[in-house]
Amino acid sequence: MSTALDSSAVAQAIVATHGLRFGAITSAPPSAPNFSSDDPVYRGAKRACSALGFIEIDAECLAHAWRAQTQRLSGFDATLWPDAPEDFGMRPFPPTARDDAFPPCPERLGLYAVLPDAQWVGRMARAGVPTVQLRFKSADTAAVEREVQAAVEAVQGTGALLFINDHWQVAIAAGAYGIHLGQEDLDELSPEDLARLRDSGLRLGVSTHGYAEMVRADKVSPSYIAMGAVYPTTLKKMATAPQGVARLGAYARLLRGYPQVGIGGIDAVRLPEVLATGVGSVAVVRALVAAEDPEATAAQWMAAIDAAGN
Ligand SMILES: Cc1ncc(COP(=O)(O)OP(=O)(O)O)c(N)n1
Ligand SMILES: Cc1ncsc1CCOP(=O)(O)O
Ligand SMILES: [Mg+2]
Repeated sequence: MSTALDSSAVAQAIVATHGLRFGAITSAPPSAPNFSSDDPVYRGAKRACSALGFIEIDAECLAHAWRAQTQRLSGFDATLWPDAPEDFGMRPFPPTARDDAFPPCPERLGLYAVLPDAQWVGRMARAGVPTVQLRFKSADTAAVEREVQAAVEAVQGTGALLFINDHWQVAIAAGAYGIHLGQEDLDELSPEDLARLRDSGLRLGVSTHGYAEMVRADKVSPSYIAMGAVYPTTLKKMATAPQGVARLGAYARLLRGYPQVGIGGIDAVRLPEVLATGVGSVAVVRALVAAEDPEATAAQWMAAIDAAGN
């Protein structure tokens, strides 16, 4: 079916249908930098997705998904933005049914406080925040071990689920609930490390910043997938532009088999539109640690998340 299509018409149709939503330009550029297939749907979609502002690896990933969707449905439909895991080459959902899946965590992790030290972890856990992360950036092994152990002790009796950022071996030794790793952290894991992580029984959360990274994250069948940065953030130097809520919504539909976390620049004003994407969790740093009254702010955010049904 797709061989009868003209790639320019495909590109125009996708941009005309989705341009406004993604807040990008209204007509497709004449060409995209690289094509890996002659398929006209792939080529048209790659041009369109580039025009819509997706970076090269994500435009490539999406273009293949548009082609796969067109083949699966025996026809091109510009209104159907790809969101079927199989069209992205992902293994069948739900990921939890896979033999190699990391242990599950709640589908809705709710307010997720990402915190600089164990004292903050204890403070937010006692305030009733359901999910907390120790993001302690230090190369001092003894200090990391102390802080992780203190964080594990700080959440005891509170019911908060504690993820440790980066320091996965220390987290396993200390008996944390889970670990959070970014793409670069995954790059550093050998197959043996990954097996050890899996065997530990700890949950694994993985950061993503677009389609290609979501496909890559899905290969390890983590317990949750974080998506960001949704908005600009001063907390971390990001390699990619802020994703915005339109993309977050599209990502959330693709990853509906996973617990999902939105992160990056989320504040009280933006919270409702983030929740409207359907993500089950919002992760924040500054909204809590820079708040005048972090406990009261946490209570307001938890109420807003509950009220939205997320
Ligand atoms: C919930 C959550 N999402 C994303 C991140 C970022 O992780 P990473 O990309 O590894 O960057 P660092 O936090 O290690 O600087 C996170 N920590 N938590
Ligand atoms: C750690 C991290 N990873 C992606 S954005 C971010 C920081 C989020 O901080 P803030 O909520 O203050 O923007
Ligand atoms: Mg990291």
